[in-house]
Order: sequence, then structure tokens, then C-alpha cells
Amino acid sequence: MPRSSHALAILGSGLYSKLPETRVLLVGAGGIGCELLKNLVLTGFGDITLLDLDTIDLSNLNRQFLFRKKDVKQSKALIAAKTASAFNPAVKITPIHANIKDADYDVDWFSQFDIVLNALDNLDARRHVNKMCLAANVPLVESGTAGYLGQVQPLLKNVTECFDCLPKPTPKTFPVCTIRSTPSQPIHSIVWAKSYLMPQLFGEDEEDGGTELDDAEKQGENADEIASLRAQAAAFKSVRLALRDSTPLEEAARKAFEKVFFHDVKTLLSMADMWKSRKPPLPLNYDEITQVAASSAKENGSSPSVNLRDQKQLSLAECLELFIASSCRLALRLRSGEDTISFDKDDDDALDFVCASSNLRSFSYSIPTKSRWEVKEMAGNIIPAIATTNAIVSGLIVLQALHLLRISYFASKATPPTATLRNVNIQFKPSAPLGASRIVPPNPSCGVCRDTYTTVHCDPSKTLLREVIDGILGDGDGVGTGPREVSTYEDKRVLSDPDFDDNLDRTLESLGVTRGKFLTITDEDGDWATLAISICLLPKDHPVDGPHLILPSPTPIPPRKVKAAPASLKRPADDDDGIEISEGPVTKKARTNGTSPPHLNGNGNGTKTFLTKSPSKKQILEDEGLIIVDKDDDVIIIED
Ligand SMILES: Nc1ncnc2c1ncn2[C@@H]1O[C@H](COP(=O)(O)OP(=O)(O)OP(=O)(O)O)[C@@H](O)[C@H]1O
Ligand SMILES: [Zn+2]
Repeated sequence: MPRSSHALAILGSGLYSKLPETRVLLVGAGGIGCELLKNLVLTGFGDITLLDLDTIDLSNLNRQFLFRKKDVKQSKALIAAKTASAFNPAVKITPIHANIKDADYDVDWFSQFDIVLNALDNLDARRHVNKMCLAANVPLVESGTAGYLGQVQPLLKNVTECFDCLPKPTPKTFPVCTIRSTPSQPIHSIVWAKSYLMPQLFGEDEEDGGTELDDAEKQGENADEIASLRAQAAAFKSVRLALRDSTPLEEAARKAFEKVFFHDVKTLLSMADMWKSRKPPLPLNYDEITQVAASSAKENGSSPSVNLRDQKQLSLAECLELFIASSCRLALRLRSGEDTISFDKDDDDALDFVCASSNLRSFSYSIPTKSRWEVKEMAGNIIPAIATTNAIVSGLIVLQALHLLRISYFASKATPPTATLRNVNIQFKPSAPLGASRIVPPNPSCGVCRDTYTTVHCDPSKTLLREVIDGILGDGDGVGTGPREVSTYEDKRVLSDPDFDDNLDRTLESLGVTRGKFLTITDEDGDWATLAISICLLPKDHPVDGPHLILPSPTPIPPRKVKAAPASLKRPADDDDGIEISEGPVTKKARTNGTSPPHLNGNGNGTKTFLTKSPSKKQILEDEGLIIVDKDDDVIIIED
């Protein structure tokens, strides 16, 4: 079967012949990006722009097969483009070594593409591309893999959900008391060591355990336990001090050990009620452990092996030894000028400390221990990347991209052929490893895709905020909705509202509203949908004496909103407090809901949706246990 047969089958020969000049933007040249670039070239796409901000790391080579050892430290985009060009000499691949969020890649730039394919690894960049594609009206295929799981989602403005239509799942958290006094799983010990003990000893000074305990108390967790946890936290003071002052290092480390693994456990044991129905923890005695270790070492005639230390389960004595050694190393770093040290999976001292202290805690609570390698995976939220999953997902991306392109080619027809679009996921189901669900229409209250997008071309150093607002609102007599009470924002910063006009005569540039950013206009009475105005530069051939602002033509009129609960659409009365006038951009309050003001509630933009409602795909995926992984996020992995 020829390698183009799937493309021919989906597109038909007429549309297939357009593939060589179809302009594709591929964002990310990592695990998915390399596979996808190869697929695009072999399918017959002929004009690909490949953008990635990173350089090649040795650890990429096992799965990012377009790279070789000699390419390490070079631009991923450049090398991937060079390697893949050889697969088909007719293809034009334009590599860009940059961040997709840079100002150069504004809405005008995105508009040149027929389709955008994301092969990213973080939520922030995914959100950004989603918004740019909505503004530029370009179809997008979103994708992600996590170990054996993967998903592909075609996104088409006004037809499907956008990437931000549903809130992303928040990381799983544990009750404070489970982590701090009654752990029962290895992950509890690891979270405790990484997120509680390490900051207490080596992080910023926090009074008596901080707001975390206040919150736990409010949520009704056991008051006695909270009181004892507060006392424990207060007692950290002298240990923190010993680690930082001139106390001999080993003595300071021993002091930390005894406080945490002996005295604190003793205090907990004194609360007899807590241990009626669960096994009480064992206080760890420094002298006993070291004596037993010394005599067994004498018997065996050898010291504990350090071979394969990452894979092996450490004994109690080895954990103690590692605790003292890593605490000494961390304390020395504090004494040599580092202000605070927080957990980083690639910081050996920090990992040793978390490995030692989590396992000591597990010994104390009769919880199975974990090797250094396992602790690194669990504490660092590492999900191994699997080349096969990336390869399958990349194949699926091409199929969905072809369907999206077919729809765009038919866009002028009354009913574009959207029925073939699918959200696809690779799931843990041997009987059906691939799951597909019909696409879901946009969420009517989405604060991102229900906005009305438009573009102004301007010189931000000369254009005043007032000029843009007045120009976009128009006179209402053939141009725009006419003047009305509005607030304006850049991201979450309020730039103006009906009672706050200090910034109206400032330039966009002085307000930080520059190329590539969005100026958002919300209606004060909630009558009209929100306008999202992307800022682009004046055309290259713009005459020097020409106007510094070119408004969109025709002026966009956002759809009217159906008011569900008018009371909630108003800003709270106390919003006017605390305005400060300064030389820099004046900001008043943060918008509370991501990139959208809290009172956004669009009614679907008056556009047709072509599909009947089906259960949300993200819900389905959550049921299957898949989250698009954001490596920058501190997601805690749960073992059940
Ligand atoms: N804002 C961004 N602009 C451009 N490229 C980005 C941006 N954010 C992430 N990327 C790129 O997306 C790619 C994602 O690929 P992948 O998930 O395989 O990550 P990786 O860094 O190659 O591997 P790993 O993190 O597993 O070591 C990376 O090459 C990364 O540089
Ligand atoms: Zn949306």
C-alpha cells in the first residue's frame, strides 16, 4: 500500500494534490514532534514550519530519532528539519529556534498557516497556541502522551471545544494530617519529605507551620492533632539555626534527625487516641541504629555496598547514614551563601535528602520503602516517555489534521463534513487500546473561545488606549456597537473601567500592551460578549506619514449575551479601593478567571454548531485516568 493511501482516502485526489502547498506549523520538536515531522513529510506535506525553543539533550536520543549524539547542544528545530528534509527532497521545512510565545509570532504570523499542530509538553504554551489559533482562525490539533496513555484532539473554532473550554484537572492533594501524622503509603512519606520536611529545614522561615495548618483547621481536621503539629513546627527553629550557624555539621544533622524521627514521633505517640485503630509509629533511635549497623558491618566484614545505589532498597542504617550525609551537604551549601534550597529532582543533595528522610519515615510507620530511583520518579512526577506511544499519537495527529483540512476546504459549504472528526485516546484497555469519541461543541461559558477576536495594526508607542477603545466601539451607527461602559484588560491586569480612566491617554506601549499581546474589552453591564483585540505591527510598506493605528474593517460587533444572573455580572462594590496612580502602568485588580474576567458568559457567538451534544471528552479521559501532562506543574502522582 503506498504511504500516501490514508491521505488519499480522506482527502480524495483533488484535495490530496493540494498537500504540497498546505502550510503547516509544527510547535515542538521533542518526542511527539520528531515522529510527527517524519509522518508529515512522508504523507506528502510540502511546506512545514518547525519551531522549538530547546537544544538537544543527551537524554532525548533514545526516542527523538532525528537526533544523533553529535547533535547534542544544537537547536532541535534546525537538526530535525535537516534530518527530515532528506526523507523527501521536495519538502520545504523552515526551522525556527525560538519560544512560540515571543512577540514575533503574533496573530498575523499565525494567520499564514493552514493548520497548526502542537507537540508541546506544558500547559502554558498549549494555552497560548490555543488562543492564537482562535484569534487567527486556524485549525489546531492538540496532543499529549503520558507513559502508555495518549490523546489527540482536533480543535476548530466555533465547531469544537477549545483547549480551554473545560478547566484542567487540579493536582491531587492529601489531607494535612495524612501527610504530617498518619501516612500509610510510600507517596505520603515522599510528599512529606519533599514538601514539608525539606522546606522546614532548608527553605524559607515560616512561623509555626503557616497558613496550611490554619486551612486544615478550618476544614475540620482534628484540632488536637493540628495543635501538636503547630508545636512540632515551632520546635524546628533551633534545628534550622543549628544547620545554619557554626554548630559542627554532623551534630546539626543529628539534631535534625532526633527532632524529626524521635521526639516528634514520641509526641505523636503520646496522643493515645490516635493509635487505637492504627499501628503506632516507631521512634527511631540514633544510637541504636548506628550500633546495630556497626556490629553487622563487623560480622560481614564489609561496609554497605554502594553499587547500583539508585536501584537498591536501602537499609535503615543506610538511610540514617544518607540522611546525615545529605543534611551536612545541604547545610554546607546554606552556610556558603545559598539562601534557601528547595526540592529539585536533578539536585543530587536534595534527592538524597528526600530519599533518606522519606524512607526513614516509612521505616517508622511500617510502610514499604522505595529505592532512590523510585523516589526520584515519584517525587519528581516523572512519567517515562514511551517512544511507541509517541509514534501512535503522531500517526493519529496526521489523520485528524487531514480531516480538519478537508473541513477547511469545504468551509464555504453549508454543512462542512465535521462528522469524521474524532477525539482519540490510547487507553489501558487491551480489548480496545484506541478509544474515539465524537467532538464536543464549545462550552458556551468558555472565557477563551467565546470571545470575539479581532486585530488592530498599530505603532504601540504612539497609539493611546482611548483611541483603540473608541475606535473598536465605534459610533453604533454603522460602525461597532457604539459607546458603552467597558473595562479593559491585558491578561489579568485591569487597564481601565468606567470609574478608572487614568490610563486612557497613555500609550499602549507604556501600558505593556505590545505586539503579540491581547487587549480585552468587557461590557460593564454584561450585555455584549467580550472583545479580544490582538496587537500587530503596522504593515512593512506602511507610509511614514500614515496613521499610527489601523482599525479592523468592518468593525467587529460581538454577539449580545443572554443574561442568566445579572447580579453576578457586576463587579463587587469594593473594587474601587486601593487604586494607585504611578508612573508605570496602573493596574487595579487581577482578573480572577485565567485569561478572562470573572463575569464572562458568552452565548455561543451566534454561530452554528454542527454536532449534537455528547459527553465531554475530557471527562471520558479523566475517567480513564489520563491527564495531558504538564511537566512544569507540580502534579502529585497517586498510587492506589
Ligand atoms: N514555549 C515553547 N516554545 C517552543 N517550544 C516549546 C515551548 N515549550 C515547550 N517546547 C518544546 O516542546 C517539546 C516537547 O517535547 P517533549 O515532551 O518530548 O520534551 P523534551 O524536553 O524533548 O523531553 P523530556 O522533557 O521528556 O526530557 C520540547 O522540545 C520543548 O522544547
Ligand atoms: Zn473554549
